Amino acid sequence: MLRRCAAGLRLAHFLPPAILLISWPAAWLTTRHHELAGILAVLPWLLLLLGAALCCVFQRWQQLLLMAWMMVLETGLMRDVQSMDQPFFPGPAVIADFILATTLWPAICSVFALWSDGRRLLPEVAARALVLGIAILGLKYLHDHPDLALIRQLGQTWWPALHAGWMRLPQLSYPICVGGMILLGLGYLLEPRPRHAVPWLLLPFTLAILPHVFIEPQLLPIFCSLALLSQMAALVQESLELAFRDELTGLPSRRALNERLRQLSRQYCLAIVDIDHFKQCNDRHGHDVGDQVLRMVASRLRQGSRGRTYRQGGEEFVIVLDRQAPEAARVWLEAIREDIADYPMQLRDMASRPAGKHRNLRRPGSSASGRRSLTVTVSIGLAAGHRQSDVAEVLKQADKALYKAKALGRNRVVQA
Ligand SMILES: Nc1nc2c(ncn2[C@@H]2O[C@H](COP(=O)(O)OP(=O)(O)OP(=O)(O)O)[C@@H](O)[C@H]2O)c(=O)[nH]1
Repeated sequence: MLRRCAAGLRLAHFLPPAILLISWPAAWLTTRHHELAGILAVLPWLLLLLGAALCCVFQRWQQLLLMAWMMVLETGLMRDVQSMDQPFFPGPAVIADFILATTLWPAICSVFALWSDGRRLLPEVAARALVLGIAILGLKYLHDHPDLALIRQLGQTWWPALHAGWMRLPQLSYPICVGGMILLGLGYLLEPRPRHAVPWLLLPFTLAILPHVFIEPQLLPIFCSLALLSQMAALVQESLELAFRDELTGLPSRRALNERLRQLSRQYCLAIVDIDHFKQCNDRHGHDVGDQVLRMVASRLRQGSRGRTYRQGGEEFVIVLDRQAPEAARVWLEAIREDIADYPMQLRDMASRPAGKHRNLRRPGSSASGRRSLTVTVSIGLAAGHRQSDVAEVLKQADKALYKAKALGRNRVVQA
């Protein structure tokens, strides 16, 4: 389980938002030029419009509401900061806004990011909009009628021993932020998607930036703009992954393979890997077990990879070995074939479990561990090429070699 989670963890999900968020000092320096400073007032709104358009195109309502939530906070705090006569003497309304913003921000940010999309669109959007509406109305009410007792409660230092000097926000913000990061981290490990990675990075960055906004108000629109851009980057990245990544195995899909094949030029090898008797496996053990087998083979191919593995479709994978001689490729493919054949795959005993919503319960009499093991073999066809123009022909040769491997009894590598 842990290994599967670690395999799902991808630097590419964290890199774009990390670069964007880290670049805030550079963006802040540019606002020192008066001509550019004016742009800041409208930039977050323009980005929100662009983000909203992208969310509508990709039908990502929860990201849209998350962006709206960022904008609400930015607008509210900016209004507060601009309404103050002196930066160091905020009134009770401003203090109420700030304390609520710093505690509610990480909480709502985590809830929205983890609230997975359901099938019924309208109730889903309505429920999220309701949560957001209640938060906004609560903020507005407390801004208009600051409740000093509540402000004191939320803003007090509950655990003085744990309050370090660098903590400039109300103490409650920190455990909420850490809790949100833990939940988002778990959410990411269970379902590695950029939309979990972005808020995970946003939370600590926001907490680091917020204490400085009363002295440097421009930080608010800058940070909000960068946060909106990170959300948009995640949106585009997720859509690209949908198009270029196979959801079941996590491997790049056939579309990505076609792109890669167009870039091959010098010496290369193409190997087609096909699971043996996969139809029988599906018929005997069920489609769920078939999917488990596909994921296991994909993970063995990826882990032992000297090249890049793609899921071509069904139970077929293609490995692109760029700049590799066929002799070396063959040795490595033999090793991977043996590795798969020797792998004792543990199956959850689906057959001994009740169907429907009780499928996670064990039937009386089934084994305590509820596990069986299964061995899987693959056949591999290998072909080598030297020119881009040969790619289609090399792929055809690899396919022929694969059929030969099947005809010779399967569980073997045949070179064209
Ligand atoms: N579980 C599962 N099965 C799939 C998936 N995609 C394709 N299949 C099944 O894969 C099987 C492919 O079987 P065949 O192409 O007949 O070949 P085979 O049984 O593997 O036999 P040989 O290739 O001759 O060893 C079909 O039964 C498909 O339904 C998938 O994503 N999940």
